[in-house]
Amino acid sequence: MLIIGIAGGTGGGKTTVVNTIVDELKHDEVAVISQDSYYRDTSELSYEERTQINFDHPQSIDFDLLVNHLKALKKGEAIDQPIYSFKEHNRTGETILTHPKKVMIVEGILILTNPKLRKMCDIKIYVHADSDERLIRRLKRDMNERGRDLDEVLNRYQTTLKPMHQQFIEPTKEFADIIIPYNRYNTVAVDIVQTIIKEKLA
Ligand SMILES: Nc1ncnc2c1ncn2[C@@H]1O[C@H](COP(=O)(O)OP(=O)(O)O)[C@@H](O)[C@H]1O
Ligand SMILES: O=c1ccn([C@@H]2O[C@H](COP(=O)(O)O)[C@@H](O)[C@H]2O)c(=O)[nH]1
Repeated sequence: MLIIGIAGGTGGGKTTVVNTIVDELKHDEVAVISQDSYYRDTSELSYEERTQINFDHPQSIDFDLLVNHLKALKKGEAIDQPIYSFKEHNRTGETILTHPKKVMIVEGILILTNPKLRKMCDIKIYVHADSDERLIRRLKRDMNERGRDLDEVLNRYQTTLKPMHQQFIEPTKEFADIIIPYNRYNTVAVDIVQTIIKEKLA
């Protein structure tokens, strides 16, 4: 099994890069584990209380469960990946059965902050885009797809997103084997990653 970790700031283009890689591989060769699925269950809190959580801090993620799930997949076992709702800021209570595949992609803003997870990744990738570009993309996406308004996104950006990015996410660039500049759609870099994966699979 080849484990590929893809990190980078919110709005950087991780999901877009992952989708492009997955599209090129056969369905039975690849599966994706999203860090978002491993936000801690906070059902004991009200919706209002959940909106106050700092979702850009490493402690918001249940890394123990994520690492255990990856270990199980490596042993050939299927896992129940939790499903997360950004609209509710919580797990839905449902899971998706995820089978081990030759290529497992783990993607999320904080995945390279965790030493155990870093150790498990065969290839570590950081998708980089400038912060103004990321903020614009995040604004559009969160308003169109995640039920947020302008004030919510900008307030979260100033209070948690930007400081957490500077403190925890950006520094993980140094752990990356490959840094993909993604201010524009970088098909050349993604092609190179696809070639590396195909060579490893051959
Ligand atoms: N290079 C790009 N140029 C313009 N828009 C992009 C680019 N990459 C991604 N996007 C858009 O920006 C938004 C955030 O991208 P996404 O891949 O979800 O980022 P991430 O997973 O890193 O948060 C999405 O709506 C996506 O379609
Ligand atoms: O309940 C939640 C959980 C997370 N977020 C924000 O999502 C991004 C991470 O997702 P990307 O797809 O990588 O952008 C993170 O910056 C959190 O602030 C949220 O808004 N609500």
